[in-house]
Amino acid sequence: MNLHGTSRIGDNQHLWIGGLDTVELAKKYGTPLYLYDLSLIKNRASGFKKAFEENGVGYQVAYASKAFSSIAMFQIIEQEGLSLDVVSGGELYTALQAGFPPERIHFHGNNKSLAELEFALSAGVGCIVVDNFHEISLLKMMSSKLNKKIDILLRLTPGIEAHTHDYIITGQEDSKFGFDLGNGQGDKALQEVLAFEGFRVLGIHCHIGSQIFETEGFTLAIEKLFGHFKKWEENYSYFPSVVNLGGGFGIQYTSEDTPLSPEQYVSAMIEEVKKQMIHFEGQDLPELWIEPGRSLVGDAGTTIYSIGSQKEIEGVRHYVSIDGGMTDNIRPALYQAKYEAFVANKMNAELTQTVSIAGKCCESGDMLIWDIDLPEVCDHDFLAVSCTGAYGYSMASNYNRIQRPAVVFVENGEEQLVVKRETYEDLIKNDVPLKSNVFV
Ligand SMILES: Cc1ncc(COP(=O)(O)O)c(C=O)c1O
Ligand SMILES: N[C@@H](CCCC[NH3+])C(=O)O
Repeated sequence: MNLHGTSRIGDNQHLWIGGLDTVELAKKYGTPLYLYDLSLIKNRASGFKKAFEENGVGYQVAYASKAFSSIAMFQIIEQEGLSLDVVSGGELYTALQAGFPPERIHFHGNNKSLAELEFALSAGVGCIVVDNFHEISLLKMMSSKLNKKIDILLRLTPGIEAHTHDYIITGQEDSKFGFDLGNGQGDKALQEVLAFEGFRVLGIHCHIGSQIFETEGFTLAIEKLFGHFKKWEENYSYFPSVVNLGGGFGIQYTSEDTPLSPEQYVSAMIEEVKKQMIHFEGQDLPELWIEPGRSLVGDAGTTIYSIGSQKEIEGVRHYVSIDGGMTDNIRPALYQAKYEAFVANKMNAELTQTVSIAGKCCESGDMLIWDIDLPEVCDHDFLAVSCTGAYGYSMASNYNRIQRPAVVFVENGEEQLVVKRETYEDLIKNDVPLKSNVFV
């Protein structure tokens, strides 16, 4: 049994998180319920920051808010002194509503609309991470119109792709994101942005993948990037003052996963950058930025469900259904993602059966966990699925008109509801009934 952060088994055999009984929280707020262990998030945040500070390197740690965004979440990120990566007008709007300082917001996206770019610039975001030539044209137009210099990073695809445990070095990167270095797009983009006086080209961005357990992919990417910077220095007298190496640091969903600590990932990156800098005499070490999403919130999240119906097919499978599923966690259906789960009110009970956890959607693929050992369960029990904090709530849907769950933050025996459970009224609030005499 892997217990993360402040998760503990209480004297009453219940799962406790943040000093609170998760069974009591489930009864109070209803299920499915997302719980976030704030101390774990804060520990990770300071782990990332510490590694930069101990090495005396200028940095920004930007939370990749796609992992889980809400006003309260952004307030925590602000308090922790992190920056924020947003990829849409909606994420930006939420951040601004949370009072997040716009100058610490980085605006991403492979198809930012004109309206989104206008919104970002009028809000005064720290920088735009430019993804493609279309966006360069839009930004040029806007810089001229507003008579304003725009701070940008160029998103590059270095031709290294991480597949969790191994790295593929691809010739020409087949990706919808960024400017490819291998086929000359990166050089062309740099020339174009340097030639336009309305841009301040702060540096570059690259993101090689997600749920990465080793440092090799990052160091390979750094080696490739800095190899290219040598060409840029010689050909265009340009050297970046910011190198953003993206996110992707892994977490332990199950015992098969073996992530490193924030310090280990960051130290390896810094070491490689310093190694590369010997080729750049007279240049200052660039600021290093990273964008962790999953590793800040993933294992801090636990979803509590109520157990409902069961179906036993002799010699085939025993299904245990819960009151949520793919609508609050699409990852098992989408990526065959694996999770661990416990019966939150029977934490020390003997595991006597192998069951599969089914969601409540009208969809055979709505299975949360295949083949997990559990004690005997009944419809008064609560299932706790751990490590659901990243890309769970943020990818939730209303399929089958199921309401999205509530989210509660816990820490040191205190709790706060930070996202209300949706109501039936919420589900129809954008519906417009037919006018009379139309479509008849
Ligand atoms: C550009 C960018 N930055 C950061 C992240 C965050 O990744 P992760 O949640 O794996 O840390 C992602 C998602 O993969 C991304 O696309
Ligand atoms: N949503 C994905 C990761 C994609 C991250 C964004 N580039 C997941 O749940 O693992």
